[in-house]
Amino acid sequence: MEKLWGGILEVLRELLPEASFRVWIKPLKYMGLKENRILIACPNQFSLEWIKENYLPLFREAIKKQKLSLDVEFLVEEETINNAIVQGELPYDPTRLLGRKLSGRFTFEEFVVGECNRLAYATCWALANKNPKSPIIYLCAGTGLGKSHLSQAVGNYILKNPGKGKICYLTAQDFTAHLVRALKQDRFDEFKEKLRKGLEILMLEEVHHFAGKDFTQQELALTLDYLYDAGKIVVFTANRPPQEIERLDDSLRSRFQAGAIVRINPPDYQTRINIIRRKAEKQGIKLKEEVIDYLAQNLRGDIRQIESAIVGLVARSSLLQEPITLSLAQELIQEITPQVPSLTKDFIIDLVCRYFKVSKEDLTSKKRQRKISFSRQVAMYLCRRFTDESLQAIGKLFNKDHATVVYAIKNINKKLSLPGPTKYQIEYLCREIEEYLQPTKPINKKEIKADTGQAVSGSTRRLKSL
Ligand SMILES: Nc1ncnc2c1ncn2[C@@H]1O[C@H](COP(=O)(O)OP(=O)(O)OP(=O)(O)O)[C@@H](O)[C@H]1O
Repeated sequence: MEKLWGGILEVLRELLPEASFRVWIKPLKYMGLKENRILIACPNQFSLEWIKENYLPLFREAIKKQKLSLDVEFLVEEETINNAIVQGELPYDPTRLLGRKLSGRFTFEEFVVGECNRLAYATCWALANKNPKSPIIYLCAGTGLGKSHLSQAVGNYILKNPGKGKICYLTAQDFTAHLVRALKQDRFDEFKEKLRKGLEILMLEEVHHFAGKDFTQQELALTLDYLYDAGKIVVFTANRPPQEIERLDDSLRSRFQAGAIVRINPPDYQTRINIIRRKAEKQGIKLKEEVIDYLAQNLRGDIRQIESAIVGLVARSSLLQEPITLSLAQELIQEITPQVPSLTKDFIIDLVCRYFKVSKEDLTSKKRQRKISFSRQVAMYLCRRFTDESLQAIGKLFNKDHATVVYAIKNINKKLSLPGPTKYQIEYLCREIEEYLQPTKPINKKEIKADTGQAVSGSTRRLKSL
């Protein structure tokens, strides 16, 4: 049957332009025959839809040319992994996995490491290799920054290595739904037993969704006690640190805080460059340096956006039968990031002044009072982290030299490495800026100030109530 696939590929190669064949057809995998259908695995949902929409008739023609009356069925590669589980072809024992299926894509090898995520990566790697400083980790980051990727990488790694312990992967919503179902069906003890007995690792995603669910929180706290006492690995993910989750019982909060709380920051320029290169390679294309640089300059937050930009570029280039040029990339970026505000140092200075209640004049003055000099250091740190300004240019903004900026950044990094109110304050400001960097939503009527009719941004509103 490999011959059949070879024959189909040959026909498709003749029918399609070389670039389209390389981008869309080459990554497909022949999975065998099922009844009267040829099963073909696509690397992702986007590729599946694209192929069905654009190339299905060509596939049928290519099959006909093999003198066979067969149809074709496309699957996403992850679905085929599931089929493989049934046929016992997986390199691990599927009975070890409870809860959600892990994505085969989310591995340590696929994760690009940079300054923004090095600590999270190293902590998860140590956890997977059973050599952790603490068996509990709380990964905390904004959307699309790699929390699920890293937590599932731990699970995938443990699953692929010999062992008997079970791996349970759930979101907070799954946990709540299972608990409610168990209670309704009078199978509460069974539920508890399943989560405790024989479990090697619990991966619990989006724990901020436990907010306000009192009974679920109590039950989870008891399960965690059991797992902590038994020295099991527990990986939590959330969009904010435990101390900022509202309506969370103190007992659960303290259990979340029991391990290493590690933040994943938005990718810096160099990491973005590396991610773009890696994702393009995965799509089988080599981007020009100027295109990579342009994408890295313009896609700063969510890594999902980087992924979708690359898939979009490949699709456009294939559809228009044009190479991927800078102007094609510019067109695409204009479309996918139409309303991203341009972050200026003014926004950062304004934010810091409002938050610490200092004036702009103070921030740029030579005054050395503790409150002012600390606010100035924070502003310098944020400018360095969220803008592309040089150290010298940042120094100039505050009437200081570049050595003072270096000192400020070092000092703030030191504070960020220690738990405590200062760390939380800085992290809060970082989140405000990340939120500001997200594409703006259409203005909601409620956000218009009644007295002036002026629009008030989310950030401004929150700062006013601080
Ligand atoms: N450092 C990285 N290297 C390679 N790919 C990455 C990296 N970080 C994130 N990604 C990719 O970005 C996408 C989003 O990542 P992920 O699902 O882990 O985000 P998340 O933080 O869990 O977001 P959310 O809170 O929205 O669920 C995934 O396809 C993932 O593979």
